[in-house]
Amino acid sequence: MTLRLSSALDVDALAAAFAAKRRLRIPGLMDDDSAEAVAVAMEVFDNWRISVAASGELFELPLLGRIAAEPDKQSWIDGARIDGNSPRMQYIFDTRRLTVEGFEDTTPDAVSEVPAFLNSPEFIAFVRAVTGDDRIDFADAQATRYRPGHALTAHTDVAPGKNRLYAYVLNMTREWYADWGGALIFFDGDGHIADGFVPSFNTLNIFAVPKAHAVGQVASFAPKDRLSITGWLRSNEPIGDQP
Ligand SMILES: O=C(O)CCC(=O)C(=O)O
Ligand SMILES: [Fe+2]
Repeated sequence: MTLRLSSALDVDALAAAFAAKRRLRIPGLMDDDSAEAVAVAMEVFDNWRISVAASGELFELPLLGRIAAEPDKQSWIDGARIDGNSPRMQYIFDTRRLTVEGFEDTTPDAVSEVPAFLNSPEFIAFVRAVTGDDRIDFADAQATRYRPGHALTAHTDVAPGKNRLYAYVLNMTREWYADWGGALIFFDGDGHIADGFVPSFNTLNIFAVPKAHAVGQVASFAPKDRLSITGWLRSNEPIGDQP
């Protein structure tokens, strides 16, 4: 199917709101049929890979369901711990890479249509209008699944040479409560929480890079997984230094 942007988005109002804070939640991004198709595809997908950078360990492993596809690697997963004393970015979450060279996505479902949607002339024009930034040329993407205990610690998304102008997160969990953790948290200069975006179905979070942010740990008691499509809106041209 062809995924579609909702026709109900008020681009001028969104652009004004984005300009005020350089970050924004955009509810109702896709039309209902598209959002439903992507959500179902994410719910039934069963070939996630767990991605870990924690306490100096760095690995990515295929899963079957929620356990290591290779049984002798399960101990790696069980032993993965984020070092709370380290100021470095660390993470544990599941990924389905959609646009990374070398990872061919072979599942022909609605999620595999997402990169074409995000790189359609319509979507690129939309994010250019919301940000007021015509340097946006393309979007990369991965699907992510944060299970209870998963987290991504503070970081700014700066990656030299990747020309990341804006980060985006399209949350696809149908219902989520702040109690369950997993919020996209923005920090101010003193390390206080300036904003926390609670995952919300078919809502696009977009913010300018660089900005200190994190995904709070999904609570041990969260009754479901936090599902999203995430990546960056990038330029083909160098964008200069990002502090
Ligand atoms: O999933 C999110 O809300 C944000 C993810 C993120 O910050 C990242 O992948 O760099
Ligand atoms: Fe990030």
